Amino acid sequence: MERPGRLLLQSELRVRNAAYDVSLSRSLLTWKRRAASPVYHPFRPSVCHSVPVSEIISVREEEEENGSRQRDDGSWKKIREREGKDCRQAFTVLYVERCQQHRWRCAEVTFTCSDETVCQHWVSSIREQLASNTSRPKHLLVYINPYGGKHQGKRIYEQKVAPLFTQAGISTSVIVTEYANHARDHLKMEAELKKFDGVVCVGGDGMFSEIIHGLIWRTQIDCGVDPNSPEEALSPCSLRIGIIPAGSTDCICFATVGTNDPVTSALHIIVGDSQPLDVCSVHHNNMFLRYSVSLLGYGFYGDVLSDSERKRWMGPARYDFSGVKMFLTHHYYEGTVSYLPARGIIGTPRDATRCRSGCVICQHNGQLNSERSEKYEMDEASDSVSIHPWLFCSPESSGEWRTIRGKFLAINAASMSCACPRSPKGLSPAAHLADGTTDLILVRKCSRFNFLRHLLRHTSKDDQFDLTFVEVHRVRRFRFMPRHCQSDSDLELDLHENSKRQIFSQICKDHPACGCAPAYSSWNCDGEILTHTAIDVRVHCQLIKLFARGIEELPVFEDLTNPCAI
Ligand SMILES: CCCCCCCCCCCCC/C=C/[C@@H](O)[C@H](CO)NC(=O)CCCCCCCCCCCCCCC
Ligand SMILES: Nc1ncnc2c1ncn2[C@@H]1O[C@H](COP(=O)(O)OP(=O)(O)OP(=O)(O)O)[C@@H](O)[C@H]1O
Ligand SMILES: [Ca+2]
Repeated sequence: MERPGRLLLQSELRVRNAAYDVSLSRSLLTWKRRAASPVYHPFRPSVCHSVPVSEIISVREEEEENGSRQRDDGSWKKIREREGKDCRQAFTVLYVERCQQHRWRCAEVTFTCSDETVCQHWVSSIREQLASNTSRPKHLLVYINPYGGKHQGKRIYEQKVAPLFTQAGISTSVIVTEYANHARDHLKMEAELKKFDGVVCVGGDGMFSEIIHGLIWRTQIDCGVDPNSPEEALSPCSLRIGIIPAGSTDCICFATVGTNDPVTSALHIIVGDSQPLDVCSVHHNNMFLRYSVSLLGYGFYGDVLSDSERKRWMGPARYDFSGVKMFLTHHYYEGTVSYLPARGIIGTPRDATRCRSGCVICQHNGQLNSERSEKYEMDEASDSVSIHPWLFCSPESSGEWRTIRGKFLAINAASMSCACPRSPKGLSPAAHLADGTTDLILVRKCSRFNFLRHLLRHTSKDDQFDLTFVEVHRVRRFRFMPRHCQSDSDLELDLHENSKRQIFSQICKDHPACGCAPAYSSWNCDGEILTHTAIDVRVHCQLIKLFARGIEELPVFEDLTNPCAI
């Protein structure tokens, strides 16, 4: 919490019939009960409160009429009897209150005073402070997917979010989508973006994906950048995006806010939070396919998604159904993964530290050198990987590409933790939201029992990477080539690397003609199925920004900078 700084206002006001010393600085609103007993009393309600001005939602004057007071919004409130007879003027401050599990709520406190001028002075001073905060949005473009998740998007927005936006003085232009990609195409071609301070999507990860595709595309066109080229440095989007969760997984909201709660998200939008986010571009043969911010998954997660799309009628439960089915099916896939390890970074995918609000690693775009990162790079270099000649073609290959061939149950790239209610720590718990890297997780062919051990560890404290058949690399770019797409010369290379006898017995055992394993899976790209399997993925550091602040660390000790604690 910030230090109070120079006081702008200080008065004696009343809260629920008790006298309080109330003060306002540029950073804090504080109210402290007067003449409180110096003796500590465990059951006495807290006598000192302090709210950062940045977390005040709004202030409203309570107007007195016939013994009752009328609110600015027209609703009536009987407060006269509750307050002292002399207290004729009142104003109410609405502010953010933290609840359990990273949830935010809108709390309010009503101050009364005998002098009308004092009251008005307080209201105008607080309003001035709020208006001077330029990071708060005033006009928002809202897209609602009425069919996401449990089909509650419209109701959630109208009942829980719109009233808060109105209270905070935010005007909105609302579009309820009529078909898939409506929001994307509207953003690409029609939306008058200059009129807005941000875009809000009400829906799940698929709806968010539509929004970023529209916004990133539009930004590149406006900036004269070719969005199709895999080598272009993309221009960052200036408009922030807010996510009101109303989907089935809500992983992007969960991993950036810590909860998938619509009111919490609305409050992060109102206070004007900003959280940059990495975006991966996915190409096939130099042709743009899609962007990804959370999970790119081939094998298990690709198959779960393909299977679950046919069961949309089941709602969010379709993922669990298809998850169990694909676990039992136990398909594995052959292919070549090559990657460009992230160099000169602090942080590894096996760190115990987590990307949290104000993350230092993300503030430096992941570009901090440390002994630890050097050590990790050395460990990486000693891994048993080969370097493939066709991969030395990129302008980024100042570091060297590494190649791994094998049989995989899953190939996952997590650009963020992918924390969600199914796995509160996520697919890659130490991944960063905005460090310019993605964590490439390779789960090699193993028994069902071992794969179950790996999956189960997503739901416990145990390390899901601490298994012989799982490896994880922090990378800036990677490519995947399924075996059936490899050129003849590549396949010949396989023959040289292994003894002929081994290879032929293997082909006979694994070939699709034998009916025991399909040749290829498909990629799950943030919940959408990609049309190609051979892909080239590149991370674009901090390409977009959200109305979020990252997951807040839960307070452990009393904050000594809090004026109430001094
Ligand atoms: C035994 C319990 C193990 C639980 C393991 C849970 C790990 C869950 C990890 C979830 C990671 C989600 C990543 C987010 C991806 C989003 O961009 C995307 C779009 O919304 N969602 C999905 O693709 C939706 C993907 C949904 C995946 C659900 C997978 C469910 C696996 C269930 C396996 C059960 C085995 C039971 C054996 C008896
Ligand atoms: N009006 C509409 N009619 C049909 N589909 C739509 C409409 N608007 C958006 N969509 C599409 O619906 C798909 C799913 O939406 P959404 O992401 O909101 O929910 P979900 O799939 O249940 O949740 P999650 O992506 O979190 O798993 C998106 O891919 C989006 O393109
Ligand atoms: Ca990242």
